[in-house]
Amino acid sequence: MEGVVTSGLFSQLVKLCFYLLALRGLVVYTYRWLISPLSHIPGPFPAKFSDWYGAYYSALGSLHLRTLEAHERYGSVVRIGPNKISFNTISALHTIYSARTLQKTEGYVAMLPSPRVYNVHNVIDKDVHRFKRKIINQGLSEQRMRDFEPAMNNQIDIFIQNIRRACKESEDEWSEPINMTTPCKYLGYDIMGQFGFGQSFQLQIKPDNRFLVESINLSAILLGVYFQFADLVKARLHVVFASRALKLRKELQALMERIVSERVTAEKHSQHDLFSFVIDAKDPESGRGFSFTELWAEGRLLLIAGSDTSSTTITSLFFYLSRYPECYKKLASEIRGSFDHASDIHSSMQMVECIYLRACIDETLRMSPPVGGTMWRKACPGSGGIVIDGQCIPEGVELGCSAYALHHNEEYFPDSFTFKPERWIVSTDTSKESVDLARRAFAPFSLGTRGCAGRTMAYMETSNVIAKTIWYFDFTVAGGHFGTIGEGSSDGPEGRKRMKEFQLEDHFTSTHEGPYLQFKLRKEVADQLPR
Ligand code: HEM
Repeated sequence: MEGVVTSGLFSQLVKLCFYLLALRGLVVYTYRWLISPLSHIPGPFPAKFSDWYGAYYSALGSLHLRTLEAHERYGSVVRIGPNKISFNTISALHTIYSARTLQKTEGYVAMLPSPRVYNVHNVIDKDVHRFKRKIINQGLSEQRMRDFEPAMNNQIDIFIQNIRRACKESEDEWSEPINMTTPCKYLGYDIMGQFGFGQSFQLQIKPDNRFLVESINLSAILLGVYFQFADLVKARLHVVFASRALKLRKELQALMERIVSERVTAEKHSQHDLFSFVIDAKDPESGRGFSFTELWAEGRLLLIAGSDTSSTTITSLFFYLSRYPECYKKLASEIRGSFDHASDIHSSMQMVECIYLRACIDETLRMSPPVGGTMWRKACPGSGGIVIDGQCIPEGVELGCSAYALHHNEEYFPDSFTFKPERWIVSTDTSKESVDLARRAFAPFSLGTRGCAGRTMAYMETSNVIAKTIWYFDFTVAGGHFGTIGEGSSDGPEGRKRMKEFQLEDHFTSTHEGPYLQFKLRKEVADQLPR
């Protein structure tokens, strides 16, 4: 009898909880839809109710496409979450990312690898950021990059050797198809291992550490979801849904600890790496340097920030050159006419004069920005909000611009889905005004004090890899099914139908597959190959 009463009471309680939750949902969602100060801003209907919208499309890798679509449909100001506004104008871009009264959002804190371990990218506090950034800027300065360049070029030579090995002996035959995503990723991580800790991960030469690529890809997917919906971290979804990511993260942690401890025991200045510099670097004002934990947090960040992004740029550029033969021809003629020998291919006046190469890199960063999503900001507490393009944005609301959406805004980039390096070069067909306009709307590295610290390195790496590859090889799209991997498809989902666009999955940084290319060694330069 007592049991029957207890179970009756229990089911009543469950019902009550259910009704209370439903009522709370009704109140919250009605408020967000009809009463919120953002309710007048148009946008995709489900996005008004919950950040599940952003989290879902981020997990699918298509939030950049949904953001562009929303701007095309609703205009330059779009509500893309209950508390998130995306802008798509040059004026908004410059106001948001240079405003002193805006700061990064809680989504960045959700990216912490361990509690309270901040790095220069995810730290919100402006004073702490200023201190970290001053030191990192010195570590990534042009002079430091020049010192590091020979070590970078050694890694690029391994990349070239690996393609050479895939080539056939006969001059007339193409190599087997190579999925360019893979060697470009291995190269990116090997360079960043060398740069951060003085030793490459050796992904290019042996399989032992290649789990690192999957580990970082899975982490990026998870972090992308949390970046859009920071409260999900509390639900610890990763414990349920991402057991493989967590397992690989442990392996990565062990690998990094080994590399860091080997670096610590080696002579401090034995390498031109970030460690050798940062270990002694001090903030000129406060005299403070990095603690060991901070150094570790920065090294881990740079591994992700510097490798995935540059390798996506290089892979995308291979894709576009293989799809636009006239651009490929022009670039090959510039590179093969600018240098006398492979050993001349590094940062130099000759490289600076390769303006078509630079235009190809910029056009790739425009078409397929490796960080294409919206970098959320919000007004600092007590600032009273901010006005952007005539819209009053109250404190607490997240706002930003998506590089992918801006880069495909037809007002700034006519025929925006066509790869046209010429749009970056003033000529009889391209006015100075249109190049200036394009420059102001171009934001692959974001802007302002929180803009990318590694631009110099990214351009150096991309230029050297592409110039050396074109110096040594001819390449073409693989035949058959392989040749289609990486491109859009007419029967693909919305936003993925454009065949000549390299398909990126945007999860904060991006993942991708392909393009599959086939190579032939140019016999006239074969004797210059590094041994
Ligand atoms: C093509 C390659 C690259 C692209 C497209 C890129 C893009 C970006 C973007 C968009 C941001 C701003 C992120 C935000 O607001 O949350 C950023 C920040 C950052 N990037 Fe890059 N990046 C590239 C390469 C690199 C490299 C090679 C390094 C270092 C070796 C690097 C280091 C950083 C750092 C440290 C930050 C944080 C800056 C701060 O908050 O003060 N990046 N990058």
